[in-house]
Formats: sequence, C-alpha cells, structure tokens
Amino acid sequence: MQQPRRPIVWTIAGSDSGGGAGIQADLLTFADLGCHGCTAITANTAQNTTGVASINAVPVEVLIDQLNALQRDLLPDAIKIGLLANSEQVLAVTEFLHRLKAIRSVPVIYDPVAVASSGDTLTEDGIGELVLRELFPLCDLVTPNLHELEWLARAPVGCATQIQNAAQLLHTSGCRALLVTGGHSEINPGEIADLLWDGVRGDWFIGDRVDSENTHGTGCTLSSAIAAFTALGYPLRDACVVAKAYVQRGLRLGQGDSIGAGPGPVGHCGWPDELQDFPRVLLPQEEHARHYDYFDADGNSLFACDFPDTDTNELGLYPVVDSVEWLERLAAEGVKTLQLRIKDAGTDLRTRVERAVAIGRQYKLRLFINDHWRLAIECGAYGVHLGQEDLRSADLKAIKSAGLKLGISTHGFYELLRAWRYRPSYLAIGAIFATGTKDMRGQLQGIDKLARMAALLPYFPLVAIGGISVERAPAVVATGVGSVAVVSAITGAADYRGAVAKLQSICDH
Ligand SMILES: Cc1ncc(COP(=O)(O)OP(=O)(O)O)c(N)n1
Ligand SMILES: Cc1nc(C(=O)O)sc1CCOP(=O)(O)O
Ligand SMILES: [Mg+2]
Repeated sequence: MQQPRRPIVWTIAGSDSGGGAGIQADLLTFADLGCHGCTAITANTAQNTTGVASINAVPVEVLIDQLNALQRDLLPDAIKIGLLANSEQVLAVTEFLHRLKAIRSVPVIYDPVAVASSGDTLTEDGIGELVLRELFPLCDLVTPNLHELEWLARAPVGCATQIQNAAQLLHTSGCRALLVTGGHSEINPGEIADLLWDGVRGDWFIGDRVDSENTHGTGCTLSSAIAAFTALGYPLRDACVVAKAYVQRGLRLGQGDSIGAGPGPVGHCGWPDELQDFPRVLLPQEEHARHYDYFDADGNSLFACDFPDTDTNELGLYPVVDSVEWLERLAAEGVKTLQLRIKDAGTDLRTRVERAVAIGRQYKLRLFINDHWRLAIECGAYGVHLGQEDLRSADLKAIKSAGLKLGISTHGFYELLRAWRYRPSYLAIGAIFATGTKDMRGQLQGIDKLARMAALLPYFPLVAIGGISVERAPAVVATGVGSVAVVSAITGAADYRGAVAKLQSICDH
C-alpha cells in the first residue's frame, strides 16, 4: 500500500558550518518530526561553537534559482524563513512569495534572525523597515526573540507590558501573529516566558529554565518545528505549544552533550511526549499572572483549581444524553458514567436536573450536568461538565467548594494545556471524528493526535468524544484514554441495548 506523502517544508535560511543553527538545525527538526525538508540557502556563514567568523551572502540569482527549482517539483506545505542577509534578498523572497501565494496557500513562519546567540550581527544594517513593510504582511507567524523584537519595534522590551506593547506594534505591520520568545531574559526568575499575540489576544506560555550550555540554534529549531507542525495540520496555537515542548525537550536531553569549545547545539530528540516539557498556559485569573502584568482580579474571585478526583481513572462508557428518560434507560443497562446535556432549557429545567440527580443517587452514577453549573450545585449533582468558554464566566470556586467534580472539554494541545491548569476531575478530548451531532469543523483531532495527547497524561482520567461509533471505539480505546463519550452511537442506534453492550465490552477490554 502507498504511504501517505510526508509534508514538505522549505527553509529559506543561512547555513551554519558548525551544524548547530540555521539550515542544519531546520533539517534536523523537519526530519525528526516526520517532514521532508527542502532548502534555499541565503548565506554561507563560517562559524563554530565559539562564534561567527564570516557571513557570505549568496547572490540573489542563486537564491531565486533554488526557490524556482523547488517550486517546479516540491511545492511546500509550510515555509520557514530565517536569515535574510540583505535588502536584495528581502525583496527577492517577498516577490517570490507573492507569486507562490497566488497559486498556493502556504503558511509562512518567519524567524527574523539578526543577531546570533553569540551576539554576532548576522544581517545588513537597516533592513528592519523593509522587512516590516514587505515581508511581514506575507507572514502567518513571526518569532522574534527579545533582541529582535527591540530591533524591529525600536522600543524597549524590559518588562511584560513593554513586550506586549512592542508585539502589538509589530502586528500592525500585517503579520497574522507573533510569538515573542523570552529566552534572553527572565521576567520571573527561573521561568522562560513566550508571548503569542494574534491581534486579539495575548497568551503567555511559561517553561522552566533549563540550566544548559547547549542552547545554540533554539530560535531556528523553534520556528522550524512550528513550520513542521503547521505542515502537519496543527492550528497555530497548537503548533506553538508543541514546538516549544520540542525545544524544551532538546534543551533538557541535550544538556550533557559536549561538542566544540563553546555553547553546543540544542538537542533534536524526537516528538515531545512528556508533559514536563510542555509550557504552562498562563491563566489571567491566577495569582501568578501578576508577574506578567496579565492578572484579572475580577476573574480571580471566581477562579479555582484542584477539583476532586473521580473514584477511577477509567470512566468507561460515557453516554451524553438530553433527557431524564434516556438517563434512566441507560442507568438500568448498567452504565455508570453519564452526562445530562440539555440545550433547550425550558421552564422545567430545574425539575429535570433534580430528577436526574435523584436517578444518579439511586443507581450510584457519576452524573455530570453540562453547562448548568448553578443548578448542578443547587441540586447536589456528582459533577459538572464545562466547555472552554464557560471557564471564563463560571464560578469555579463555588463548584469546588460544593464538592462537585469538574470535567472540561478540550480541542487540541493548547486547550488541553489550558484546561490542565485547572486540575479538573477529568479532561475530554474532541472531536475525534466528524460528527453530525455538533458542528466541530476545524476541531477534528483524529486517532494519531489523540494518542499523542493521551501519552501526556497517562495516569489521569481522559475522555474521548466526537463521531465515535461501535466500529471506531476499539481504535479510540487503544490510544490509552479510559473513557469513550458518545451521543448518536447510542441514542441513534436501532438497538440501543446492543450498542451499550458492545461499547461497554470495548471499554472494559
Ligand atoms: C464528555 C464531553 N466532552 C465534551 C463535551 C462538549 O462540551 P462543551 O464544549 O461544553 O459543548 P456542549 O456540549 O455544551 O455543546 C461534552 N458535552 N461532554
Ligand atoms: C457534544 C460534543 N462535544 C464534542 C467536542 O468535541 O467537544 S463532540 C460532541 C458530539 C458528540 O456526539 P456524537 O457521539 O454523536 O458524535
Ligand atoms: Mg457545555
């Protein structure tokens, strides 16, 4: 059988003869993450771990020759741009991208390399304005470090507010988003904080500083990993947090390597599959956000984390139903985890929740009430299920102090990490497959991603939801999640008892 084609990612960047950064780091990253890398070299730098001896810009015709050759045969799924050595190169690449984008929509990630981590200047003076005017409008993401942010914005970047202001300023040049990497300074000691600004919203991703000498090529590796994840179909926020985890893993596992007399390259150590490498998504409601001038005092009055555990990590078959009648039918079949999801809240909503809670007590169910957290508290339900948006407005303190369990929906890595900060009782991951029950377009995870997410939290209750049928359930369970949530596989089945029995047997095994 023919294998699906590996995504193709181009890097338009400089060569680092020392093999730690530039094109060399990019190719290692692409290969590590399952992509095919192509290169268009902008400059040959003569460097080693101790510094840059010379930078030899490639003539602009040679650069364009490479790009044209790639365009004829190896069209990209994403492009990473690194060092552009002079204004001719900026203009030539910009013109090329205009032509390419006219025939193919392709995400462009630009790492505005200007200063090497050794402190050496790598690019011609005065190209900043040209880059902002010509290249930024073509970029989906720009990933400056703090030096590059300061260089481009011509503004101070000494604290969180200044970084946010400078990112907002650069965003007005027309790029879709910026990820400002904070490795060169610590706003809060011991932490490395990156800011993602997309024109509407700022997100801080916090990682622990790894005490390693081997940091050469971290910026190149981060931007090429983002390009690779984008080529693999990850949405921007997911690509950023998984790429940050990839670099963090490389720093952690690469710290013992010894190559050359100076700082060695960051490691390229495979897919990040340990939660310890993933950033903490800062929540504006938590006290810690004060360090980043990001604190929402009003939100803090409703904020809580560390919700009670469920009695098991394997919640098993988890039907989501819209009526008390269905609840009772399924409880009678021996189902133990259930959700009441009422979207047509009429005047009798309280009565329905009360009845549901009574049935839950009678059958000793783990019964979660979707959305209606106030009623769930008032009626003494076992737990509440909330979506990401609900987390901004629900009174989590009240839910927690009433002793209710909390389940949270997530759609992708970013939301998983965000929801994890609340330490809920379980996390739901969806939508695994397309479903007719709810419009989940653009949020489908598939089995491979589900398995990658499940690997991050092996000893925590995880629930998979969305488009799961009796036929698909075995592959879902094989990813390691302990629970399968379904609507139509049961309520739409010709024989719901048969469907329950089959799904229960799949979950039990
Ligand atoms: C187990 C489980 N997972 C996800 C959802 C979706 O919840 P939410 O995001 O709140 O969306 P609605 O269900 O309210 O449409 C769920 N209900 N249950
Ligand atoms: C209610 C719901 N939430 C989802 C999510 O991904 O958050 S998917 C979904 C619908 C699940 O229904 P079915 O089992 O019929 O596909
Ligand atoms: Mg909801």
